[in-house]
Amino acid sequence: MDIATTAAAQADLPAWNRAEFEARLRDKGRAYHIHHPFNLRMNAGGCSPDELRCWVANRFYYQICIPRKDAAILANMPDRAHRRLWVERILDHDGDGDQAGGIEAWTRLGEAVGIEREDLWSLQRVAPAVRFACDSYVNFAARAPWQEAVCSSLTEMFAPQIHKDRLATWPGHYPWIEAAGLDYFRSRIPLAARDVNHGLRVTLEHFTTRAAQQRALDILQFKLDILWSMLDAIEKAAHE
Ligand SMILES: O=C(O)c1cc(C(=O)O)c2c(n1)C(=O)C(=O)c1cc(C(=O)O)[nH]c1-2
Repeated sequence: MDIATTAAAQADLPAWNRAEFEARLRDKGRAYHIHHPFNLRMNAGGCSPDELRCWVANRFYYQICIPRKDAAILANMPDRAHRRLWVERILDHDGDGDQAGGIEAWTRLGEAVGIEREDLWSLQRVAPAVRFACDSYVNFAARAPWQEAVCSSLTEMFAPQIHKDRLATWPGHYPWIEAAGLDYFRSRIPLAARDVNHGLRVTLEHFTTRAAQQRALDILQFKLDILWSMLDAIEKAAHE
């Protein structure tokens, strides 16, 4: 069946109810990068210090792109109530007042694995494919209708588990990493849950026909593919 035929066929089907639609979104977790071979090896203690440094330095580019993509979404949000919630995401990463923020916490993680701040911030260790993947997320967020961009953030539904896995496994496997370096992961667990509350509410309210719900699932898959291809690129870069 071609795409037009598939869309037409879907348009005839009844919309899923909210619980069914949410279950289908959550089922996408099966394609989360938590299952990527590099992530599995990292949490099983199979990465060398250089491989961990490669992951941290490349993921830094994702970290600095997140508040830029959130600012792009904010600019497209016509509703003040949504903006008041969304702006928190930018402050979480950039910091606010006494809160140093996620980018700073990631910089500490970098130092804990042996990457100097200037080295990390220079972005010289970032692989081209990681840049392309992260840039495509920022570009999508800037150009898509804001509800679609919100939907693309829903991979955060699956993020608390990946952070918990690192907190549970890294201290045993990588005792040379100073414990405070892992604070970023700890900090994200409650913040991701808060983000998902809002993101899921927007998505469940906006995508109400079967065709629209299928579009939401496709958007979530696009974001899952970004995260997966980042790890593909990191895995390759770690061996060069
Ligand atoms: O460590 C991870 O595997 C991971 C994944 C994701 C994600 O699922 O996009 C995020 C984060 N971490 C994260 O720390 C974070 O702040 C974050 C924000 C977003 C987003 O799409 O707005 N994803 C993620």
